[in-house]
Amino acid sequence: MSSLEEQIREIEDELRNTKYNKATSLHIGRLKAKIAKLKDEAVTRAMKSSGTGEGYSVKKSGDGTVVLVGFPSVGKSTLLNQLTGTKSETAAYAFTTLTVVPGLMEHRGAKIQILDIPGLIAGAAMGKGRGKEVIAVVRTADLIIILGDVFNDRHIDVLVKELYDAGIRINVPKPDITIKKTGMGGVRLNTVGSVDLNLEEIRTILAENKIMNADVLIRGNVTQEDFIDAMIGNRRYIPAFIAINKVDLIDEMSKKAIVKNLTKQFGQSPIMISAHSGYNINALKDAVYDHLGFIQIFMKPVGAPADMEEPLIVRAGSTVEDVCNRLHRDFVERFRYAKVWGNSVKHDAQRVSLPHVLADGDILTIVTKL
Ligand SMILES: Nc1nc2c(ncn2[C@@H]2O[C@H](COP(=O)(O)OP(=O)(O)OP(=O)(O)O)[C@@H](O)[C@H]2O)c(=O)[nH]1
Ligand SMILES: [K+]
Ligand SMILES: [Mg+2]
Repeated sequence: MSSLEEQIREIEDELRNTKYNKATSLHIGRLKAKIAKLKDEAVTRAMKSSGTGEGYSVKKSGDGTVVLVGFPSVGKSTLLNQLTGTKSETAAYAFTTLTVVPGLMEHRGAKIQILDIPGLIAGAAMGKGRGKEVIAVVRTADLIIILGDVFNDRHIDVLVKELYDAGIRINVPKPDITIKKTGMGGVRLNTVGSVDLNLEEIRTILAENKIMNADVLIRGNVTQEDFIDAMIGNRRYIPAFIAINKVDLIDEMSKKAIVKNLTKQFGQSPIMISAHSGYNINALKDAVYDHLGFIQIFMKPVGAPADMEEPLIVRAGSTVEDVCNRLHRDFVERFRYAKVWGNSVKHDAQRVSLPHVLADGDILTIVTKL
C-alpha cells in the first residue's frame, strides 16, 4: 500500500473515533480537509501516471452523454448493444471490455450518446484496475447509470464511494460557494441566508490548504464537506440513477427484496431490467431522457407559421445561443435578435438576445443578418 493511502487510512480512523460536538467541530473540519487533500493528491497522481490511455478519449456527440458504470460482467456491454444496436463485445468473464465503446441511442427525438466502459473495481479512484482512465471518462458524462446485477446489488455502495473518492458528486446541486484568494486581510466571510458553518471552521479548513487570506461568499446552507469540495475544486456534479440487470434470472420475491433494499439505502428505487430479454428497457430509456432534462423548442421561420410537428430537442437550461449553434455554424455570428412566444418570456413575440434561457414548449424565431 502506498504511503498516501496509509496516511488517508490513519486520518480516517481518527475521524471515525472523534465524536462530533461544538468543541470538536474545528478538529473534525481539519481532519476532513486533510483527507480530501491527500485523496486529491492520490487521484491526481494516478491520473498523471496513466498517460492518456489508448482508446479512452471519446468525442462527445449527440444531445447528451451517458456513461454505464458498474462492476465487471454486470452486463454493461450487453445493455449498450440493446440500447443502441452497437456491437460491443460481451462474454461471461470479467474485463471483456478494455476500452470505451460509444453508441448512439435515439429516444423521443433526442440523440443520446451512451458510453460502455471497462468494469470498475474497489480502489478504482486511486488507480486500481483501469480505474484512472475509466474515472476520467466518467467525469465528463452528463448522466451516470450505476449498473449492478441481481448478484451484486448489495455492493452498489462501493461504486458510489469510488465515484465520490474520484471527486464526482452525484444527485446534488453544486453548492454556491466562492473562494477568492487575496493578498492580505485574513479570511473574510459573506453569507446569504442562514449558514451553519462559522468563520473559525472556514479559517481552519482553508489553513489546511495554506490559504490564509481570502474573500469567501456562501449562498445558502452548506456543510464542511461542501466547503472542502469548493476549496479543492475540480469536483463534478452529475445526476445518476441505479439500474439492476439480469432480472430474468430471479423470481418476483427476490426482485422485490432488491428494490426494497436499494430504495432504503439510496432513497430512489432502482430500475430493474434485463439487457438480454429487453425487459423494462423502454422505462430505462425514459429515465435517461428525463434525467438529462430535455425540452422541446418549436422553430418559427420569419413570416411563416411555427413548425409544431418536429420540435428541436435541447437540454434544459439551453440558451438562444445554444440553439443557434445547433442550427448552423455561423448563426451566432450573423445573429441580430430572436423573438420568443412561451413560458420563458413575459409577453408574446418578446425580443431576446443570445444569453436568453429558453423554456419547454417555447416558440422561437431567429433573425439574422443576411
Ligand atoms: N441472464 C442474463 N445474462 C446477461 C444479461 N445481460 C448480460 N448478461 C450476461 O452477462 C455476461 C456479462 O455481460 P457483459 O455485457 O459482457 O458485461 P460487462 O459488464 O460489459 O462486462 P465487462 O466488460 O467484462 O466489465 C455475459 O455472459 C452476458 O451474456 C441479462 O439481462 N440476463
Ligand atoms: K464480461
Ligand atoms: Mg463490457
